[in-house]
Amino acid sequence: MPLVSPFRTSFATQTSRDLLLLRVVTDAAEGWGECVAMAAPLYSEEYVDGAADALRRFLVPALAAAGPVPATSVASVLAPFHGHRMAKAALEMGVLDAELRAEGRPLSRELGAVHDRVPCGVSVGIMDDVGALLDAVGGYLEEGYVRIKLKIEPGWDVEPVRAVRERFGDDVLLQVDANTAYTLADARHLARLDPFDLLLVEQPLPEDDLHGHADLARLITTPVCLDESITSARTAAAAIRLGACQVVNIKPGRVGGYLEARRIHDLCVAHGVPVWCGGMLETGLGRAANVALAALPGFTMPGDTSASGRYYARDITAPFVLDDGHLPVPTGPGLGVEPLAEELAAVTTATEWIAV
Ligand SMILES: O=C(O)CCC(=O)C1=CC=C[C@@H](O)[C@@H]1C(=O)O
Repeated sequence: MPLVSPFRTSFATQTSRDLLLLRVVTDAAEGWGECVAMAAPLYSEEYVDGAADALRRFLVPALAAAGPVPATSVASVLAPFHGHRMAKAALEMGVLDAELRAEGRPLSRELGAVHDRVPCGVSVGIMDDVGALLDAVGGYLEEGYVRIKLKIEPGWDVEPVRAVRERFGDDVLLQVDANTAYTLADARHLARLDPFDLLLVEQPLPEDDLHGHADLARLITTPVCLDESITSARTAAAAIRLGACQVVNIKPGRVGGYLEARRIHDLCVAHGVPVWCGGMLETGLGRAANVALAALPGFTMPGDTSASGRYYARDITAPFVLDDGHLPVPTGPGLGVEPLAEELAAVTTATEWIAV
């Protein structure tokens, strides 16, 4: 799916989104899963074709062999296969959606949502110059986004943050995301972000460097948030215990599914750690599920649950549209949204049935 504008991070520039959707057909209903892996293994080790291969060769056959399995058992059936969390998450999401649709229950209620709409932030990519960045941020604030996340990398950090603060003031909720672009040796430089009263700095160091993040958290006053490092409730518990993060970004795909995401939410609530819902440029399918998750009580910070139009001129579902800086939590059974046949057909490049 073409993006409305290029999205540049510290690891890549994306101009389109290569997506893997999973349609789960059971005797009782159909469900949709969206795999958040990217085309290339640059955000994490997973990538779309790898996820498709894992699903086709291992995950779907294992699930089918286990017989009719409730969504709550999908993760344990797939557990013998190491990694591939984004592929597993897509499969669990599809099974969960089918199950909830058959029972007429919305995902939000199943997960424990307490809100009927969620406040929305927006992720702003690295730009060619500060002028372009200020134009982009100004446009998003005008649209109503309640929080701005700036992508940063060495050479594009303190100055863009300073410029945004100077132009738009101290009241704007502002945070930055490095996608692992720094090392602990950059601690003194990262401390230069402290005067700007940021909500957080997200994933400054490599994903396997929990101790480094714990050290960094002692050297800077900006709260440290982890994204890539948090792959499960277990790693979240370790990160919290080590003092490696004061905030957690929960992305269901990254942690193996919405049920594990809820476990991480519960763990963080128990430890007084605020969480917010990350995004992976989802279509309306994944966006619907993310909005349902973001309506849980521990999601006390606005997430990257932006409107469909942030990335796509045409979504494959009815688009999510910002209303007063918020998105509505879908109320229909399962995800509460469905692909529009024509839109889906227009962007489909390949289809494969895995008969079991
Ligand atoms: O709006 C969204 O979906 C979030 C976009 C975003 O910031 C990201 C999506 C995918 C990978 C990364 O580049 C980045 C992130 O780390 O959150």
